[in-house]
Amino acid sequence: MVGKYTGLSDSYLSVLKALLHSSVACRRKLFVDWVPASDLENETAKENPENYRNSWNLLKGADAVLVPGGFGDRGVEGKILAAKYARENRIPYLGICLGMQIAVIEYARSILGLQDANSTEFDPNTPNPCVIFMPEGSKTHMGGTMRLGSRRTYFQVKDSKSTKLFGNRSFVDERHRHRYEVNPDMVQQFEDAGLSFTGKDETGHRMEIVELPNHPYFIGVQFHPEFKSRPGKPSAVFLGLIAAACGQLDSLLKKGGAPTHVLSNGTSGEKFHRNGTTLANGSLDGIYRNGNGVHV
Ligand SMILES: NC(=O)CC[C@H](N)C(=O)O
Repeated sequence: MVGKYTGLSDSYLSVLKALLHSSVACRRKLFVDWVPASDLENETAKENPENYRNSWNLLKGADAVLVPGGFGDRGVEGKILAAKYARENRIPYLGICLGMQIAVIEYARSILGLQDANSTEFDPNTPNPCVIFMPEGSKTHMGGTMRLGSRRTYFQVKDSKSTKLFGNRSFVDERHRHRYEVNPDMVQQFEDAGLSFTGKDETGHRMEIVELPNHPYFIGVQFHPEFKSRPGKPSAVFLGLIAAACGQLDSLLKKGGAPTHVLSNGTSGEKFHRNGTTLANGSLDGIYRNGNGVHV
């Protein structure tokens, strides 16, 4: 986990829980290494070579890389380096919200050759704004003007990993919390260079899921899938990340993705594993359904 609030794992509690739900589903023990994003930066190499070395060693030892959401520019360059490392070395990568925007900035710099590409959140005057302030937002009224809450994502590419992971549905509703978005004017340029936008909002202009088809697992989502992940019903993209990290992605995709189909009688079509035990009837009722008080 490459983030800003390392050492303060509560900030990423939902993300940790989502990783755990997916690890249980894959019957693997989860180990999370916290990598402070700014420690990956060249500045740290000069100022604190030991932290720099340790952080890069942690990153290089990881089976998967996750860049979670965030605001503000501290550590952004380190997160970009982490995304670059995962892309180039074919390490499973999941970028959430800012983590998705980071992946897009990295692609613009490394593949489109736009060295100074950035989000206008971090460089308002960048000549290559590949992530921009959403037109409907307000810079003077923060808070409620964010794009918040449940919004719909429509899948665009039939055989993409994300589409399959979400069970080949035509759309999914996920939670949002952001002010910036991928610059719609640059989408064609990205697509021509191999980056696939596999999920978009209802207008088709707002990018929700980005994916590298020729990478074992490289997915960025503008939404926050961690908020809808539950024990026994792991988030599709988290499950994909963990499955990719432990060699189970192919079989997961063949099975038709994440076990998210809850039937009207409260049972799922599949059997679920809890602490290594298979629940007899695959039921999602009882503690899982209501245990956290959130209506799914
Ligand atoms: N929650 C997030 O990661 C937000 C990402 C970015 N800072 C934005 O506002 O769009």
